[in-house]
Amino acid sequence: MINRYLGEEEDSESSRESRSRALLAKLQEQVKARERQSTSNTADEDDEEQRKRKREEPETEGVQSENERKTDLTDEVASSAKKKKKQKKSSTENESVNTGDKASDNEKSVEIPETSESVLEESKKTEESVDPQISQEPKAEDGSSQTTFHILGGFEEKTVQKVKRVLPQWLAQPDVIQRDIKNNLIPISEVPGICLTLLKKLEANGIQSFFPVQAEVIPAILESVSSGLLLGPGGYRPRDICVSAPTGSGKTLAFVIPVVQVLSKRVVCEVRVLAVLPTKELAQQVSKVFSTYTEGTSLKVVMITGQKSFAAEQTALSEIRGGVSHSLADIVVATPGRLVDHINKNSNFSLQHLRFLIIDEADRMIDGMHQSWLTQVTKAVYRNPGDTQTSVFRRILPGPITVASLSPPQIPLQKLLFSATLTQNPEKLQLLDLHQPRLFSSTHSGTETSTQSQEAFNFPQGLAEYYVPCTLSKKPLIILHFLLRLKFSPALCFTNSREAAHRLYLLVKLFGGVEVAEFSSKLNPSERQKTLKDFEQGKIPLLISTDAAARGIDINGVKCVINYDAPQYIRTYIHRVGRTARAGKAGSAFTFLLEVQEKCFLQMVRDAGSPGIQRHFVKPQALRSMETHYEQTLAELGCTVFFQIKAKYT
Ligand SMILES: Nc1ncnc2c1ncn2[C@@H]1O[C@H](COP(=O)(O)OP(=O)(O)OP(=O)(O)O)[C@@H](O)[C@H]1O
Repeated sequence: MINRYLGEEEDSESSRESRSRALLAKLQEQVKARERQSTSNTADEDDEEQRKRKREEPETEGVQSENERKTDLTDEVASSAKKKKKQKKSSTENESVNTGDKASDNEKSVEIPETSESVLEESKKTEESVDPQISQEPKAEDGSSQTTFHILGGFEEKTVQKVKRVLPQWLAQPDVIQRDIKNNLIPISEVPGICLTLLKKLEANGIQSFFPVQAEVIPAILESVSSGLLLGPGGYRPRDICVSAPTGSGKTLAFVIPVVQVLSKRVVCEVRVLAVLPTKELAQQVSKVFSTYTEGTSLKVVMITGQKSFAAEQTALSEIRGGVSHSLADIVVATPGRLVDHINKNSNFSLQHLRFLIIDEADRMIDGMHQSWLTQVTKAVYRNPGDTQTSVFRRILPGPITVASLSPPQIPLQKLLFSATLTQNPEKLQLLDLHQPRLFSSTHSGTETSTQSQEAFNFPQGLAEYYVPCTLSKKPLIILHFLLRLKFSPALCFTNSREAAHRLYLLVKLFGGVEVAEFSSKLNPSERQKTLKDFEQGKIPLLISTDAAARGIDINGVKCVINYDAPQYIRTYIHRVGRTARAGKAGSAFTFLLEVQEKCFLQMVRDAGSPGIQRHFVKPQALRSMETHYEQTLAELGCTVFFQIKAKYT
């Protein structure tokens, strides 16, 4: 029932009452008028009207508009109502003979809803027999609406069909990358297009064969620059490239090798490659790989991550010669924040010659798009200072391809995206404004997984996944059991917060018997670097970390990953466990689960396409011998924390 809007009067009790009375009086007046009218109408007039209508009907048949049909139906409803009313009237007349013709106003007002209901019922029947879409509102003979209420509902409950996910073709049918690294190694000399100098460098760095992702992606990037740096194939803009391959599958070399090969032919030093990464550690790692393969050439790699002062980075990026700024960098490796700072505050930092924009850990970078770093980069790339407006190779922000949009050839900007958990959400990918993207993926989502609500990813082939059922109080003991008894080291242990990492670090340190370090944003960049180095060199068998070390960090020889706190998101899980079983090697990942976490967590991992996570139960007897010492350590820890807090605040 929809209440009528009756103006903006005050909604007091008295005003509502007076409105009801006014409405009642109006309705009574209408009833009287209708009664008068119906008695004055003779039966002959009705017949005449019906005959007229019959004469008109054949003319309009077949060309009736929907409105006309509605009118006809309304007339039918009205006439049937009229007939009913006549019957009613005659019965009322009969009654009035018995009771005397002195029916009170109240009695008459009772008749109104009866009449309206019967009319509505009649109208409903009529509606059922015709198109249900034509909604009727019974009308009085004077054309005014008899009722202002619409009856809603009456729909039958239907089971809703599950919506099938439909992906754009480029996402649904990617170029497939083999997941099994060991059995799909391709000798480096068999991959076409790589120059002799680079082949020698690869060999010198112990690379004899390419991993599947490298064997697929390197030729694809080289092909897109087959016409040189300044033009795409056939003079057109080259396709952007997206790569989704498991952790540790060698994605870094897949972009470093072709980019270095292409730049080796450049004459003037300009920023032509920009690699953007989410953290300083990752930027440093990628910068190191670029430096390895540009060594001995004139190519310059500069890192801008905030590790050095802004002025020092400015000096590394450009110099003024003869009053003109000259770039000192060919390849810039940056974190988004510092990059935006240089675009806005460093007038000598130019991206006008940028050819490749590499976005590593792309899904994470999309999530960080609120920083609008990509918009700033795009603006900087297509910023045309006055003097280059006339240049043949001036850059214009590309729009849709039409005949009118044919423009002079210009340096194309090609985006290269890499991630182990690249999103398949087209809405998110749209933020990157990709040009005819080409996807290389080891997850073929176009088939069996396409209807799943959760995205599926690929896990490294050599990874063995386990979950360890435990209670909150036994978690630290199990870590100690793993390290001291089972000799699971080097082990990288993840907690969900800085505080948890610090607490566990203190506890293990106090317990003794194992060298331990912590890694989190609490440490400054140089401390973090040293910690990672010590861990990699085997000086520290247990590193307790927050998610700061979960993504991209390539630490050689991590045998075991321990999720001390279960990760909340599947992407976090995939990146954490991906710190082991890298480059085709074997590794194990253990996730500690409280009873309440088990069901949801195991479901999440299975849905993500995990080949299988096994139960690893630690028997209480196995921990018993450590319990007394553990209790003492806990008491000691209480004192240590107390003195630490006291020292901090005094
Ligand atoms: N062709 C190769 N032969 C031998 N080792 C390789 C080869 N390619 C890469 N590697 C090594 O494999 C390890 C993992 O490579 P990389 O860091 O590029 O993986 P990734 O796919 O980027 O991983 P993540 O997704 O975790 O960032 C590195 O230590 C690297 O040196």
